[in-house]
Amino acid sequence: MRAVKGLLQAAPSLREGLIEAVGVGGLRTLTTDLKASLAEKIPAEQERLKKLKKEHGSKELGSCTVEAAIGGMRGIPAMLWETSLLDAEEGIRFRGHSIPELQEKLPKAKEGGEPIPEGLLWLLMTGEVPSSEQAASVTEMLRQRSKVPDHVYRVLAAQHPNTHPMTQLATAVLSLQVDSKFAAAYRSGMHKSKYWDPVFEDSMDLIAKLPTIAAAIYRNTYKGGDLVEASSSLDWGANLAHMMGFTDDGCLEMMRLYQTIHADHEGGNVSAHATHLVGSALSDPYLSYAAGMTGLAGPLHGLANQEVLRWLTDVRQQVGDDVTKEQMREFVWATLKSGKVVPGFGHAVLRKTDPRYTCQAVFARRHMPDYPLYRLTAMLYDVVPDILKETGKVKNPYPNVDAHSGVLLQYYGITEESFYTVLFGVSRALGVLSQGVWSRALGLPIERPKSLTMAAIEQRVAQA
Ligand SMILES: CC(=O)SCCNC(=O)CCNC(=O)[C@H](O)C(C)(C)COP(=O)(O)OP(=O)(O)OC[C@H]1O[C@@H](n2cnc3c(N)ncnc32)[C@H](O)[C@@H]1OP(=O)(O)O
Ligand SMILES: O=C([O-])CC(=O)C(=O)O
Repeated sequence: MRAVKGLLQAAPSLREGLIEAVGVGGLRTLTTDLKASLAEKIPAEQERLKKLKKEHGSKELGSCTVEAAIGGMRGIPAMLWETSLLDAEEGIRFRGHSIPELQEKLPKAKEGGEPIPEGLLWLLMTGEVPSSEQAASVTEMLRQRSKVPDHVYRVLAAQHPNTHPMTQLATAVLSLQVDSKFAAAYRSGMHKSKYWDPVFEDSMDLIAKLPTIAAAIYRNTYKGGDLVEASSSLDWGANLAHMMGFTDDGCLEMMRLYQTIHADHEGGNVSAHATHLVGSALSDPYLSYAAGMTGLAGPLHGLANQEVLRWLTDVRQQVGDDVTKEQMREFVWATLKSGKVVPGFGHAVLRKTDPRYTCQAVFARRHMPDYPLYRLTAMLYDVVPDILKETGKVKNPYPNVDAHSGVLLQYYGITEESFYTVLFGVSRALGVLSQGVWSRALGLPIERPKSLTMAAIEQRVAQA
């Protein structure tokens, strides 16, 4: 009913060609214009939020214990995030859809293949699974915005040769900020009810350019600066692999899947929260996404995929590919005893195996069943959880997304692990920037939780 009302209220220019009767009384958005489809959804969601606040604003969603305040705010439901929701046992759902469901429902580049991330972008933005035509129109829209200005290449070329690829990514994104449409609109006094529009424009411009930027970082850092042009016949995710210099069909499919599953993980993770927090000060999408990327670059978060590969390389160097389970156990214990974490295992919120791990393991079983690194990773699954349980303190002993992504990348020849987090970051843009558009459309305020000193906590506890 809400959708029907929203459609009837849509501006005549948007309404034309927008709807089609589907089955008995059902309506489906037909436009292939992502922005028009989004614009049509915003008024009803604004009303929904207003009603929620008015009718239930004083109700409690949870409490904050001393442990939570000093323990990274774990478990405090204190943030609005529309694009995805995590269940500790089941894992992530993007707008209500699990990863296997997305693999089934989202448009593909070829029959039986993996979803294209453009379809996921449509879903994250609008809440609707797109048709193939709608996803294709996103591909085209991003292609038209994909040209990276020359000064960004100059900024990248001027980096110290040892600059980590994630630092290069954040720097390149910041150098694009000069073109922010939101910053310009704000400066010229735009009414706040319209903010979402230039934020959408900036977000699409940035998402469109990220594969070219990431590929330039890759080619500069590892291939002597020999850049590869985009292909006009490839979609956004596959073009990233292509511009990095990889054309194998399996690699293109892997990249589409990789770019789809890393996109969003609700709002509290470091990269999403950092983007959201900085965006809440009305910093534009370039500034806020760059903040998210500097958080993703931490080894307990997105850099863990690099760390996993380095750790596995150590195992192989010390023990070889024919490592036994006993040798592997010894290696894991040695890691723990030296005061380090086992990368790729554990999670701040999940309490079961990450479905993004499972999805990549299924891909590996299908495409590379005899690959030694895949077999080693599969063995880790048998060995590590029991050891982490034995420590008695690790809340989730199972693997996360980062435990498996390096296997797929190595198999297709992307061997430079210090680049892996950049691939994660490109995908993460889809989620955090989609939410950024909604945050401005919903008029969310500046974020500012209360902090306390130890003395203040002691005082409150004593009074209680
Ligand atoms: C995309 C992502 O960001 S997914 C996560 C990627 N990060 C990694 O894979 C790094 C390895 N994992 C970890 O460090 C942690 O599991 C995190 C950072 C992901 C989550 O941290 P927390 O929420 O604090 O986990 P948890 O509550 O289980 O921690 C309890 C204790 O177990 C330890 N622990 C948790 N996971 C591990 C692990 N994989 N190896 C060794 N110790 C671990 C913690 O360091 C902590 O120790 P401490 O009490 O001595 O400080
Ligand atoms: O949710 C988290 O805390 C970390 C994570 O897996 C992600 O951001 O993808």
